[in-house]
Amino acid sequence: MYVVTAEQMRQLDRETIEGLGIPAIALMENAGRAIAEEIIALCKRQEKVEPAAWNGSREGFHVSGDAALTLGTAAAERWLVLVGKGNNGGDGLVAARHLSEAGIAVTLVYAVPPESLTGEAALQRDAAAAMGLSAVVYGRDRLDIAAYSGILDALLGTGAAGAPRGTYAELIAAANSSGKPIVSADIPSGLDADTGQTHEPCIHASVTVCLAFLKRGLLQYPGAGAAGHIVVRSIGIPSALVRKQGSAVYWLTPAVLRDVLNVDTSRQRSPEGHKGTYGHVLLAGGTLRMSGAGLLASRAALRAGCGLVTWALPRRLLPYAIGSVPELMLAEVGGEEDGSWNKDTAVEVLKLSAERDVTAAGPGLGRFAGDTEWLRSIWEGTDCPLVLDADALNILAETDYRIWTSRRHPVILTPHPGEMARLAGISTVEVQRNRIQLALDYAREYSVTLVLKGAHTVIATPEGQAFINTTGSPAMGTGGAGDVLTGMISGLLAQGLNATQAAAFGVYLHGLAGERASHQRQDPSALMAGDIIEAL
Ligand SMILES: NC(=O)C1=CN([C@@H]2O[C@H](COP(=O)(O)OP(=O)(O)OC[C@H]3O[C@@H](n4cnc5c(N)ncnc54)[C@H](O)[C@@H]3O)[C@@H](O)[C@H]2O)[C@H](O)CC1
Ligand SMILES: [K+]
Repeated sequence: MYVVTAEQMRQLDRETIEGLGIPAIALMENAGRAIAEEIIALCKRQEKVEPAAWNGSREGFHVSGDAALTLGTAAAERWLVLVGKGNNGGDGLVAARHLSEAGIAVTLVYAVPPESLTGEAALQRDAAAAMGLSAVVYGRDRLDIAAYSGILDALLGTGAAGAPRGTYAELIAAANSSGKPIVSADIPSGLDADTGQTHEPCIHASVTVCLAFLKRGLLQYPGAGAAGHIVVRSIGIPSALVRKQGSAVYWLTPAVLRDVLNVDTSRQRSPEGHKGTYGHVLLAGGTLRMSGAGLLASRAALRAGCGLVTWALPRRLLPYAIGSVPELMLAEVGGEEDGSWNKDTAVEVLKLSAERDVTAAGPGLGRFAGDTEWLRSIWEGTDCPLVLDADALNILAETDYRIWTSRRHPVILTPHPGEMARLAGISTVEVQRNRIQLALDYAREYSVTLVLKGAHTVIATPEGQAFINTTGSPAMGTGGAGDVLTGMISGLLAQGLNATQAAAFGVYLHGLAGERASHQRQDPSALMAGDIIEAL
C-alpha cells in the first residue's frame, strides 16, 4: 500500500498518460466510477455513516476491486455533487453520471461558473449537461442543502494550494454544517495532501475515496481525522510506476510486512532451537524512582520472543529487582548511592554488551553528570545493534552525535513527539506538522532508523524508506507503553530481524497488542502498559 505526495501523484498521472498512453479522460472515468461505486455501496448498505466518523480501524483502508456497478439502487437517495474547477471536479462530474445511472438523483453545484472549466473537466461538464443532470451555480442559483441525503465533495484535490478561497470556502462550510454524510473525492477539500494540516475551512468527511494511492496527508493528524473512513481505489495507474519512482513510503499492512519487509510471521521455530538461538538482549536503564521502566522493557523483550534478557541496573536497585521477573537476569553496574547512574557504569555496560546480541538503553535511565560521555562510549563501544529511548534520546539531543565514530551495527531511536522536538531542535507543534517528511529527513541525515511515535507512528530508515503504522489506539497513551515498545523492538532484533524489520514489526505488534488489550477492558482508557505485554 503506497503512500505518495501530491507531486508524486502528478508525476504518476503524467507518466501513465504520456508514458503508457492511457488518456487522462480514461483515468478520470475510472476515478469517477470508483467514487460512484463506493457511494452506491454506502447507500445500498443503508449504513448510517456518522458524519465525520473516524473509526480508526484498518478495515477502512481496503482496496476494493471493480465491483459491478449496481443499477437501480437506493432510488430514494438524492445527492449533491460539489464541483470544483479542476480535475477533482472532473472526477465528481463522472461520479454524478454513474450515480444518476444507478437511480440516485444528483444535483451538480458548480463552485465557479461552469464555462470556466477547461480540459477534461470541461468535457465532463458537457457530458453531464448532455445527460440532463440538474446543475446550479453556487452564489447565483438557490440551493437547499437540507433537501439532500448526501454530499459528494469534488471541490479540491491534490491541486489545491492554500486555504480554500471564496465560493469554495463557503461551500465547504455549508456542507460541514449541513449534518449530511459527506464523501470526499481523493482528499477532503481544505486538506493539505502532503502534511495532513487542515486549512480553515476543511471538509470533515464520513468517507474519503482516495484515488490510485494513499496521500500522506490522509495519514497525519489532523488530516487523518478529517478524512473519515478511507477507501483506496485503483484507477489504472500501475503500482510499478510507483516502485520505479522510488516512492518509498508505505502504509504498514500485514501485506507490506510480508512482501516489502519480508517479515515471515509463519516461520516455525527449529525443533533444535534453544534460548541461545533466540538472542540475548542487554537493557541498560532504571533508577530507584523509575525501576518499572526497566522491568517493563525487559519483560516486553522476553514476550517478544528473545531467548534471554539481562537488565543492567544500579547496584542500589538490585535488592528491589531480585525476583520481580524470575525469567530476567540482573547485572548490577555500580552507580550512585541514591540509585542513579554515573559515568563509571559505562565500562560495566560495555563488558556486558560484548556477550549480548542487542543493547537497549534509556528506559528509566534518568540524567546524570557525564551522561553524554557515557552514551558516547556506549555508542562507540558496543558492537551490536543499539536501541535508544527516553533519556538516552534526551542526551543525544544535547550533542551533535554525527561526529561520534560511525558504527558497524544499526541504531534505532524511538522518540515520542516531545523527544523528537528536542532531537531536531524544533517545537513539538512543528514535529506534528509534517511527521513523515521530518522522520525521513532525520533518519537519512543521522543515518539511524527512526521510530517517531504517535498516532500513525512513522518508521523511517537511513535509506529513505518510511512505514506508517496502522495499529494502535488512543488508550495506549499510558505510562510505560514506550518502554514496552523499546523492549519489543530489542527482542525482535535479538531474534535476527534487521533494524527496519524489528522497528516496523515491533511497532505494528505493539499497536495490535494495545488494541487487543484495550478491547478486553470495559473502558479502554483503563489500559496499562503491562497489559500490552500480556496481550502480545
Ligand atoms: N490525470 C489526472 O490528473 C487525474 C487527476 N485526478 C483528480 O484530479 C485531482 C487533481 O486535479 P487538479 O486539476 O490538479 O487540481 P484540483 O482539482 O485539486 O483543484 C485545483 C483547482 O482548484 C483551484 N484551487 C486551487 N487551490 C484553491 C484554493 N485554495 N481555493 C480555491 N480554489 C483553489 C485551482 O484554480 C484549480 O483550478 C486529484 O485530486 C484527483 O481527484 C483523478 O484522480 C484522475 C487522474
Ligand atoms: K475533494
